[in-house]
Amino acid sequence: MSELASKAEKLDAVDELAAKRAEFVLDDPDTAVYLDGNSLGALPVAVPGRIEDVVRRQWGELRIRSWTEEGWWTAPERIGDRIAPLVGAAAGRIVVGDSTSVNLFKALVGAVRLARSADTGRDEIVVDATTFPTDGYIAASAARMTGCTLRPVPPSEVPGALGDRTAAVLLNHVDYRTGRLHDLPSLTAAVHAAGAYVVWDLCHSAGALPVGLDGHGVDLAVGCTYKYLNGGPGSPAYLYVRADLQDRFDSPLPGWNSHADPFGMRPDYEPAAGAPRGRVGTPDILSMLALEAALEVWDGVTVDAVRSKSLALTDFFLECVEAYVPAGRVACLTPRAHGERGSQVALRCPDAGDVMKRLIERGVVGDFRHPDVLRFGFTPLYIGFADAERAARVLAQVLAETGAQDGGTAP
Ligand SMILES: Cc1ncc(COP(=O)(O)O)c(C=O)c1O
Ligand SMILES: Nc1c(O)cccc1C(=O)C[C@H](N)C(=O)O
Repeated sequence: MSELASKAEKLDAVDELAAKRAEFVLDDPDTAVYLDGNSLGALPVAVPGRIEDVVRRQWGELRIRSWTEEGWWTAPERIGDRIAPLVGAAAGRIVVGDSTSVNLFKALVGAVRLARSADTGRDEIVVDATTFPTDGYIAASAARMTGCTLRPVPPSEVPGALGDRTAAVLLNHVDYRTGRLHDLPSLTAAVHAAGAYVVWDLCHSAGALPVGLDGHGVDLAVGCTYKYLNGGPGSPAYLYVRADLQDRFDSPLPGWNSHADPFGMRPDYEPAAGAPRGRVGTPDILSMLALEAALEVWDGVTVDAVRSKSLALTDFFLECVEAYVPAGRVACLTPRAHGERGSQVALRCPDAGDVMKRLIERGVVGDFRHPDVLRFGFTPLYIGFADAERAARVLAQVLAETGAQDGGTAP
């Protein structure tokens, strides 16, 4: 056994989260490693049985009664309360439903409306210039609809770009491509100092590291639940609105589910109080209740423990890559500093598409992002140190077989 393989064995032996792996459906660890939980989390074992019950009994037998008797109607807030501690929010701040893209729209237009209610001169939306595409597209549309101009700015330059015309700022907590963690506390404070409102996209941080929404005074936030929260393909996203902004939050999608009296079926709109104001239409119950079952894996787990293991895993993976892969063959895009790292490692190499294809054929599943990025996501609830060592070893084998040489420069 190599030195790194035996180090992995020792680290796995003292891993306090190791037992959690059994709560997921995964392949044989001797032949496969799943490092794509930052795109689609693995299936928790509790989910199929719950879905079976929801479909056969709740829908098949109770039918319409399940809206009340099985708590279907209140699922968006109830599941929001289950996610809340994972992102540092108190109960009553989060509602689950719709996609991340739709929630980005609600949050961003809502943020502009909040800013405008105090100062009509604010007519600029600042957006992370390196953002995941959907955020940029939605921000452009929100700007057109609200009569704002859109200003794409790299996150590190945001403080210098803010001014008395800034209405709202949309930022990613962790960059989907590089895995860079942005400084949520200081960027939130800078936006507030400029008198504007901030919306954070938590897709790549929720369930992987502490977020501290309430503690840092974040205005609005959105996130998906199919990555580190393991809710399943297309599972519903969530919307967070700070407690003292909830009664001023003016949703641009005021569907009947967000009405104060939805079953009054009234022609006039009166928004509900609290988190339900972020609802729109009928919740997608099957996906939502799959998510609720998936969240049970968090029972007894702290986000701090997940963060410690995540950093240890990504450190160890980088150590293995450095030991096994010839210098210069790949360049690491993910920052080394713990304070700037999410829960993935992104390696750049010119033939990344071909390399990832070969890795997947050998059971190491990460993903490829254009034009030249290999992404490896580390989900601490089900990935261990032996997985990290195996992935780096197979990566080195694949790279040895393929041609290109220069990975570029390190950050
Ligand atoms: C940062 C970020 N925002 C948004 C999304 C996706 O939004 P949606 O859930 O609407 O597809 C993703 C991933 O797909 C993402 O990585
Ligand atoms: N949401 C996805 C999907 O529906 C299909 C494939 C991938 C995804 C993703 O989540 C991509 C992911 N947000 C990324 O960081 O690239």
